[in-house]
Amino acid sequence: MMIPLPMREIAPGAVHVPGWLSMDEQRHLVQACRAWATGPVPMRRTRLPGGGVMSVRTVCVGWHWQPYRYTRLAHDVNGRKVADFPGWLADLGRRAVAEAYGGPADDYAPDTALVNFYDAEARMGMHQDKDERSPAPVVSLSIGDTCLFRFGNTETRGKPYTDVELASGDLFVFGGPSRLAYHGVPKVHPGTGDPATGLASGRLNVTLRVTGLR
Ligand SMILES: O=C(O)CCC(=O)C(=O)O
Ligand SMILES: [Fe+2]
Repeated sequence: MMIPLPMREIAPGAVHVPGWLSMDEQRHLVQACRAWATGPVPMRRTRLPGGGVMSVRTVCVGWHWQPYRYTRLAHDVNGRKVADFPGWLADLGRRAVAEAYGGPADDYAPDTALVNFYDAEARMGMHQDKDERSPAPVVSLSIGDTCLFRFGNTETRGKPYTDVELASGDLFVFGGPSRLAYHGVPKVHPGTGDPATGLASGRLNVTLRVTGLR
């Protein structure tokens, strides 16, 4: 018997599925992220064009993101080509979209993943994920410390928004009318993750996206 997971529609097209990843899947993702963090392009804090530096540490898979475009080569890090996007991660993305939207997602073909690591002080300001040319949904997977995730509207960085706690194993999918909604991470709650994931501290977030590039 399949026991349905509780899920909540935060906005049209934006769905939170708590506890979606099993502990084994979380462990596997942590291992994969640890390997990607070491190269070919190492995890680093992204420099912003205005001179600032992001507080999260990021490594990309499939396509490299730097503000505000995708490239195959990490020109702003070491010039190398990022790791290939693995088939198992695309499969996971399809399962995620199918689960969140309650229907098949066989045509969902993510080709980039942004892996973000948050220490206790890291934050992410309100922004839109708008450097992709495809309107396909973004799949977000969280592991480790719980965070406060703020999911807003498509017009402004401010209200109205909904505050959601994203815990280890949670899935969040945003697409359709919410694809370009502003969102951010105002706070991480240190010490709330289970070290059994392989992550002793901090928070890992992996977003799968379709760049629409080739
Ligand atoms: O860490 C999160 O939950 C969100 C990450 C995010 O918005 C992004 O990488 O664009
Ligand atoms: Fe984002």
